[in-house]
Amino acid sequence: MASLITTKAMMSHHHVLSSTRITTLYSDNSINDHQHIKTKPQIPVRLISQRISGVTRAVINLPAPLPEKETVEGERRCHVAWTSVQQEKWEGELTVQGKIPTWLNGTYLRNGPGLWNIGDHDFRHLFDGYSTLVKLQFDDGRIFSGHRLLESDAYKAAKKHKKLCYREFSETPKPTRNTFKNPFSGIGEIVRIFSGESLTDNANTGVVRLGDGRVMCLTETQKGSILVDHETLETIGKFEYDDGLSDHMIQSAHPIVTETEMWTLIPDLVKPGYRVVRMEAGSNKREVVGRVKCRAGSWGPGWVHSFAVTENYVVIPEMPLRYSVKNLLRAEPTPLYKFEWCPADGAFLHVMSKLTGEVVASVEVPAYVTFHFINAYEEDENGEGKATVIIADCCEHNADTRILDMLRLHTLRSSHGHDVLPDARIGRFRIPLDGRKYGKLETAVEAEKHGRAMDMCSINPLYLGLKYRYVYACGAKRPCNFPNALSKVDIVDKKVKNWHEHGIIPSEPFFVPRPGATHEDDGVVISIVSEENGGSFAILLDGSSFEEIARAKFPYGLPYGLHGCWIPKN
Ligand SMILES: CC1=C(/C=C/C(C)=C/C=C/C(C)=C/C=C/C=C(C)/C=C/C=O)C(C)(C)CCC1
Ligand SMILES: [Fe+2]
Repeated sequence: MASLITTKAMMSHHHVLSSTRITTLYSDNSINDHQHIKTKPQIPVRLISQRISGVTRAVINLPAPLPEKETVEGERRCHVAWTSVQQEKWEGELTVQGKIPTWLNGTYLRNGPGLWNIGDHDFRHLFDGYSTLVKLQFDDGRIFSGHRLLESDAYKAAKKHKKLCYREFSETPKPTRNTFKNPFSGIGEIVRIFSGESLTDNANTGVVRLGDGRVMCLTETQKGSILVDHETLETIGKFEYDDGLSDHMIQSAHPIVTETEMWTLIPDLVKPGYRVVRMEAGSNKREVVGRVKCRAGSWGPGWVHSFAVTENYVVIPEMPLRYSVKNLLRAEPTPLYKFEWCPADGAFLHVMSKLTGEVVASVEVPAYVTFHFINAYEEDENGEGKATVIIADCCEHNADTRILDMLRLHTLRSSHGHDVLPDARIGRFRIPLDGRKYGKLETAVEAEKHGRAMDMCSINPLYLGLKYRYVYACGAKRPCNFPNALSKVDIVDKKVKNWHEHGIIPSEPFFVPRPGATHEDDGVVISIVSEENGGSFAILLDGSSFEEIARAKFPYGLPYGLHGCWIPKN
């Protein structure tokens, strides 16, 4: 270990990574075998070491690393949010400024793409990156933290062969020489796509704690359902579904999970529609509750990244942004990647009874683009004890698909500070349950109040499927090319509180309710923030005042991440 440590007089402190632990060497030559990071006034230390190609390289306290092969000047100084993690894993204690509430004991786990290059190949899109887990373990006012790359088959193969081996969101492995020679290889590739064989299991999108305590990382391929240990961040293995439903290789990336069950959607690319499935806590077997046939039958099903539930119903979106079999087969991405935009064929929402699987409403609505549903609930407008309408709220991109291409890494890296982020809002759907053909889509709160950005949302989980009031999400302080603020939106009084600091990129604000709370916003909001100067920190805001309670700086810069979950301490 000692031989790996590079010593330079002017270094403030150094970290060296081995395959099992990290050592920190301080300028006073004290060595810290982490569980504890010694806190000193921190010069943002950019970099620790790299063990990605199998060789540990100690690279210490250099300026921000240059993304390989990128030539645009702006990209060379790109924000740490869009810079690959420089080491496979790290663990240590963070120094807390402020006071962590004594009731906050448990682990916040965040998933997201954190490594966007393999060998000499740079990925194109934010969603292509290999899954990187970050934990914040709150223990009696202290925070023990760490990150680790998920050992998916896609990542392991890429590391071994130093090249992309599976189809990612926008990236396709280069054909081998044999493939060029073989006239039937095209057919073979179609089979490999439709059997799911060539698709990635890079579960980089979300992470959930199932009712039985197992912790699962997810993406939109079913094989990308992977169990992890939330303490060590080790990959346990594939979540093996035991139900014969895995032939349909795609799933929603956002199952809805409670202590007793999990709901999700399985799109059908062949006979366009969605299976609505439910899995009991403790089981690996999903049961099909019902099936919805797409209304625009001549196309692939609408893309379902997420969906919503109420107490009694599942709300199934059928967006005009549809899966395209043609684009799935292409090697080079189209501007809409695996999807196509078909507004002329209508936009729809379907409502299924959780109990019977019956589709009780199917309405046409104005065109929309959403990735994230916020919440939904039933409303009894006539006070007759029967729901007459369903309200479903989502982060809606004004039916504008440009957001997908905005999330290309080149754009994110080269347009920091430019006001190029397309507008978004909280879209509120009203779905009548009386057989009417049309639903409504309104703006819930004037979008200017949250800087016309709106995505990566959470609510108090105790209000899932119920009438609720507060949305926590990423908003913006313009000018920006990406949501750069945290916003608390009161959708009843239509007021917004924003939290922002210059140059930051915060990830999804995650709400944790205080045990025993009687107010919806009594709790804390956790986010991990990437800074313009190459650093990063965890921030805790009060759920009610939306004021900072505490922050804890990482000794290096973490990239942007997507979704998280909370695992209470036993
Ligand atoms: C790998 C394949 C696919 C993968 C799809 C994936 C990984 C989809 C991930 C979607 C995510 C992370 C959406 C997040 C949206 C966030 C937004 C809009 C934030 C905005 C900020 O303002 C398929 C495409 C399923 C095809 C097969 C192969
Ligand atoms: Fe998502």
